[in-house]
Amino acid sequence: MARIPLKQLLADDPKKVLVLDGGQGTELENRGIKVANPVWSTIPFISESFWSDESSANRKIVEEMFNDFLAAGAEILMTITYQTSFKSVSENTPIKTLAAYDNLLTRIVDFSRDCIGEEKHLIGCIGPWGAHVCCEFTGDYGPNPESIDFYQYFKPQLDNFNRNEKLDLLGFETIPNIHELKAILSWDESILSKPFYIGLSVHEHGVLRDGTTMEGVAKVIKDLGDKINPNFLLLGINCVSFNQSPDILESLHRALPNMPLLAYPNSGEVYDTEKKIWLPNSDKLNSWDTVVKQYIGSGARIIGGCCRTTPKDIQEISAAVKKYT
Ligand SMILES: C[S+](C)CC[C@H](N)C(=O)O
Ligand SMILES: N[C@@H](CCS)C(=O)O
Ligand SMILES: [Zn+2]
Repeated sequence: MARIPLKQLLADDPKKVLVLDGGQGTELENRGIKVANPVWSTIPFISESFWSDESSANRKIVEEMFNDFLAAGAEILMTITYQTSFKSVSENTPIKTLAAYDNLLTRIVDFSRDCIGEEKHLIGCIGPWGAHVCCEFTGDYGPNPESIDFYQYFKPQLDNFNRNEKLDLLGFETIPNIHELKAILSWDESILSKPFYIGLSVHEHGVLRDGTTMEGVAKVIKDLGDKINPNFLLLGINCVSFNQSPDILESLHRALPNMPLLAYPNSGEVYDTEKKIWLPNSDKLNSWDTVVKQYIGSGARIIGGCCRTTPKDIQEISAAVKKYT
C-alpha cells in the first residue's frame, strides 16, 4: 500500500495539514442528482444501473466530482455514505437485508477507491443518528437521548467499514448531541478498530446543537483519561457556519489544547429540513485564506469544506494550507 497510515503521517510531521474534499451531497445536487429524499446523497448508488452500466449518467457525475475535488487539491476524500445507515437504507429503499446492505457498502467503497486512486486517503463517512430523522442541525434527540441504542444503529456500517482495507479513517460527522458523542467515545477497539474522527455539529453561538458547551465536550474526553480508544485521532467541527467556524474551533482548542483538530464548515447557508433546500444566511465575512490561517493556529490537521462548498472552495483551501504550513 502506497499510503502512509494517517496516525503516522500526522505524528511524523507535526506541521502537516491535509486538505479534505468538499460537500459531496450538495455538489452532486449542483451536478443534477436529486438528493432530496430519505437516503439523501446515497440515492445514486441504490439503482442497479449505477453498477451494471459503466456509462450511466450518475456514475459519470460521481466520477467527475471526485476528479474535480482531486484536481482542486484534496488529499483525503470521503465516501458518499452520510445517510447510508442500515436503518435509513432498509426502511427507504429496496435493499432490505444485512447481506444486501453489506454488498452496497462494499461496492461504494470499492468504487470510491477506484475514483481516487491508491495514493490518496479515503474516509468512510458515517452520518449521525440524527441524519435519519433530520435533526443534525437541532440536536433534538427526543425526551430520552440517553436511552437511544446508538451502537445498534451504527453497527452494520461499522462492521463493514472496520474490515475494509480500502478505508484509512472512519469519520463520524455532524454529531449534534452529547449522548451520541459519549456513546461513540465509549466504544473500544473491538467496536472501532480503525482510526476515527468525530466532527461536531455546532451552533453558530459556539455550543453543540443540543446546548452543550465546548468545555462540556472536553470534559467527556478528559474524564475518559487513558481509557479512551487509541483509534480516536481527531476531533473537530463540520457543517457549521463558515463565519463563526474559526472562533468555534479556537474554543475547542482552548478546551482541549493537545487534541489534533479538524474543521470543514459549510458555506454559511442554512438547511431547511422540511423543503430539503439551502437558504441564504449572512454573507461570507472572511476569505478561506483568513479562515484557514486561524484554523491552523488552533491546531487543525485536516481542513476542508462541508455542505454547499465546491471544488473552487477546495482550491482556495489548498492554496491557503500551502501558504501557512
Ligand atoms: C447534512 S444534511 C443536508 C443531510 C440531509 C438531511 N439529513 C436530510 O435528510 O434532509
Ligand atoms: N459528508 C457529507 C456531509 C454532510 S453534513 C457530505 O459532504 O455530503
Ligand atoms: Zn454538511
